Amino acid sequence: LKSKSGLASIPGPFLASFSNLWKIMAVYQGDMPRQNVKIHRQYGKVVRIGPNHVSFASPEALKTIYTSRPSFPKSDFYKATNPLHLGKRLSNLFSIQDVGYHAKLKRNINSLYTRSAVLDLEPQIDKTLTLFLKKMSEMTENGAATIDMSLWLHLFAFDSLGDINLNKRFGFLETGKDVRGLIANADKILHMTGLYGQSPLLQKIQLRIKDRWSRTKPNPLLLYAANQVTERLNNPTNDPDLLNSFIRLQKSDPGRVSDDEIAGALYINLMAGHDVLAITLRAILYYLSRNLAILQKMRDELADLDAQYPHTMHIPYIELAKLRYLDAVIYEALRIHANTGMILERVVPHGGANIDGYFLPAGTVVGVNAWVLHENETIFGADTEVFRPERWIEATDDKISEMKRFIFSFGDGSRKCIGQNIAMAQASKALVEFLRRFDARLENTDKEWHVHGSWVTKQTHMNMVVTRL
Ligand code: HEM
Repeated sequence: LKSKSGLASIPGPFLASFSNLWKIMAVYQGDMPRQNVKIHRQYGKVVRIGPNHVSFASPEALKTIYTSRPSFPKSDFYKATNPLHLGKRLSNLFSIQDVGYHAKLKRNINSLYTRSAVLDLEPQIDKTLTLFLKKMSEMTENGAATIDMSLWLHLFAFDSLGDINLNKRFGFLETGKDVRGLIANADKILHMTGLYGQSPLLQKIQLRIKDRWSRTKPNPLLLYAANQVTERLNNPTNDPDLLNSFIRLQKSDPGRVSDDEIAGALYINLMAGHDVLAITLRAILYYLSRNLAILQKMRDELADLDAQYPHTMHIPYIELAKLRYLDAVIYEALRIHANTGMILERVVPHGGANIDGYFLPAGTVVGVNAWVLHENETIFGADTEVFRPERWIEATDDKISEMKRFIFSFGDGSRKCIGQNIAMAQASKALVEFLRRFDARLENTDKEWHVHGSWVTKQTHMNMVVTRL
């Protein structure tokens, strides 16, 4: 089949053929996931969403863009994810656009994020979880209490990453508040970066303002991470956290990771992890509360382990990792409510590329939106709009592997989330220990939650009535 050449032949909204306004508006309205799905239903599996931007919907395109060689580098959208530090832009694993440098850094630090490395971090997860459960217990002391779970799951996620990375919480759970406005600041960065990143011109303006601004007002989280590295190097500890794993790695082979790279890694672990982890936890509790038969099935699966381990303890993650229904619930939540709401932009490399019947010149920005892929019924089966964990259990082994292959919540290929094992351990443990002790129901089942769908898909308006079991 002969490919059509150039962007002009690709269908899409008229506005998108000559301006970035379609993208800007969808992100501004916080409606990008729905709009992206809608235009694919309208125009087919390849849609032009901007003068130089193409959105794809097929699993074949996913493979070509994210896993083929030569690699498609990240687009300039990611430029704004390099925060300034001491007057220079400090890149990190997430933001690096240079394919060679990224591959080298990932190879050098990957061993700290494997499944077995995560088991060493489990005591840190338990520590934060104990505090979270204590707070929930206090709030429900006098019977059922209405709790803003959207906020509390975020407070847990962020503090848990503090303990995992730096053996230090931020004080979110202790105070029940967004301490020093760190969450609000991170939300603002995500929102502005997501919005201005839709147009090269807007992004240029944003970067210029940020450059000027950050000379006097540094990024608080990066400054914090960099200070922690310096302090720890000067005053070594035995804390079982990622910072010490990085320092050990550096000592064993000094060329492997620099002090700046460690600070960048800790910063991005904190920054890239808290919002999306909270989004996953919210999605799980929300859908369980709307599907009580599924919640009961989860409790049934847990019953044996619950009896085996007293409530003074947490069930070890190796035991939880064997629970098939728990795994299915988490995957189904990741599928039906993907954490990112936009295409993960990549650039067609030198020589151009053939994707889904079109030849695209080098420099074209391309990508797949998880919300578009996750409603693909050929991959995920019927009723993709329904929360149905059974799809991850009843299918054949081959089908389940295929679905796991195409779930895009953690990204794909060389840029896939390095924190996935950590996130799965945090999510499984938090969910199970919460459900062993509490029941949580949406306060008002007639009302939908509110989802702001831009770069990430944060949910709010999620008051739940929580009761001790
Ligand atoms: C449910 C939780 C999480 C989800 C859904 C998630 C999702 C993602 C996605 C989609 C990407 C790829 C982004 C892109 O291609 O532009 C990514 C990358 C990344 N994530 Fe996560 N993430 C989660 C938790 C975490 C955690 C807990 C950490 C750290 C402890 C983390 C650290 C990172 C880093 C460093 C990258 C960059 C990887 C690279 O470019 O090689 N993430 N994540």
